[in-house]
Amino acid sequence: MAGSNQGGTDQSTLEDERTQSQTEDASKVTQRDTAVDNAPPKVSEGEAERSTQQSIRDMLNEDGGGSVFVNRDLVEPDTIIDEERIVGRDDQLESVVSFLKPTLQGNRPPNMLLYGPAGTGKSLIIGAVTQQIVDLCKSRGESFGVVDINCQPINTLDQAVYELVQTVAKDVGAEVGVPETGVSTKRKYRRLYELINTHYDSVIFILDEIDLLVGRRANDEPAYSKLLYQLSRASNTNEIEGRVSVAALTNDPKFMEDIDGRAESSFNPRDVYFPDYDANQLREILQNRRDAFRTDALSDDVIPLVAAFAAQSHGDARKAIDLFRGAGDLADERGDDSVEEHHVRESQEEIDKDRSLKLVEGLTTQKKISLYATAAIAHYAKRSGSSVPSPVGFKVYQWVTDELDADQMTRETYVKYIKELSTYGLISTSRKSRGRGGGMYMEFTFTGDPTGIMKRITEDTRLESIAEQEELLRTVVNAQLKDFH
Ligand SMILES: Nc1ncnc2c1ncn2[C@@H]1O[C@H](COP(=O)(O)OP(=O)(O)OP(=O)(O)O)[C@@H](O)[C@H]1O
Repeated sequence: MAGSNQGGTDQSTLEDERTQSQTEDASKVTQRDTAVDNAPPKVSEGEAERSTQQSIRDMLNEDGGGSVFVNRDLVEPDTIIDEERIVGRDDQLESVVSFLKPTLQGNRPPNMLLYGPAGTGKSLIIGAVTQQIVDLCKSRGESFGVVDINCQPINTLDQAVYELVQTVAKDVGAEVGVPETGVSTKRKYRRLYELINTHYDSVIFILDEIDLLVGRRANDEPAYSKLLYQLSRASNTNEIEGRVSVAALTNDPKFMEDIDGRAESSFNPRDVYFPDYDANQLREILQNRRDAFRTDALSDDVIPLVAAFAAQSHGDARKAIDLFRGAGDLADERGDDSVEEHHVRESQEEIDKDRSLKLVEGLTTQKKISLYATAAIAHYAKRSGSSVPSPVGFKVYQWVTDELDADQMTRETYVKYIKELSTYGLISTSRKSRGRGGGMYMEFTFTGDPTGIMKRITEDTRLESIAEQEELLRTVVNAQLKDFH
């Protein structure tokens, strides 16, 4: 940052000054040295403390005073914003309000499925409405529990139930009361219901990214199906005494097609669709948060450019806000007074580079193994950058799971996982024919560099041992490819 050494704290500057003052004539002594020489021999403790405080304040002002932000929180992804800042979601807001209103009238609200692409306000809207209900209930002396979990990092039903217990325990300030492992899922459910019955009059479960709670075993009913079944019937079975509603959030428009019939009929949700935003709506969302920045710190073309970039990537408001903040951070890092178009462009380049690797980190172990096997084929194939036929991908996936002694999914699940990654732009997929009578298969092509992806996956301690098998893996890949072609 420009001028960050102006406080004279730089060691070499101090030493230079000292040498200078020693060699110079007394009459030329700098004012600063004079002040030091004339300082009283003893400083009281209180004075010393005050002067330390002052110099800390000076340093803080020096570093923070030049920021382009005045309220950076407003452009943080998890900040819950005021209702006035919400743009273009009137219909969804109205639907969610009308579905949840019965809670306030002592009736049971319906379950809900909020679906639409990433960053279209699903969490925002359900969060804003439930927060209002919590406040209203509190003012009437009732307790409305909002139990909100993200299913993406959770692998099994058991872990999901434990996460729910932990979330409630934290919210009400109680002991978790069950160990994470070594007890049955049933016991965890019991503890969950016990906590809810003790502390809440009514409750809503918000299950974000529900479609990613698949579970470990390919042939089992998916974990999300079992969880939805259990939670949505918990009030019918009197396991939860108060009113219960379940809101499932997903990016997958076909989610309900994969759900088990029993779960479907007990969950039976009201749908709320969240379409992606166009550039105008994104611009308005950003305008409504421009007070995150100093009034004179945003050049006019910044908001339209950020909105245009985000509109290209499926109209995702989270991406727009991240880029807005990133451009401001870059201006700050460089000590620039204002955010300009070039900060936005450079920031977008960084985000593009980072995006796929960050995504990889958050995947479940099975998805990482599937992706690793697929990336290894693109990486080790004799012609680098080759496409990966799904039958070969599955064979290599099986080899990797054997090496790691991990569970093995079916070929359908493997293909499903890889196709899912294509929705994030990591991989592109196409259907191929093997010629007359040969059937169809999927072909996967990496949009970026598969090597970086492999490296990031083996940073996961559960998978790091596979990196030691490089030569063997190369041989397996090429043998499988040869077999296939
Ligand atoms: N209509 C809107 N007005 C203002 N801000 C919005 C709007 N929609 C989304 N945002 C902001 O964009 C970010 C992402 O929104 P949110 O988390 O609600 O998306 P989502 O649909 O739940 O995404 P995902 O499917 O990835 O979980 C949040 O910071 C949110 O405040």
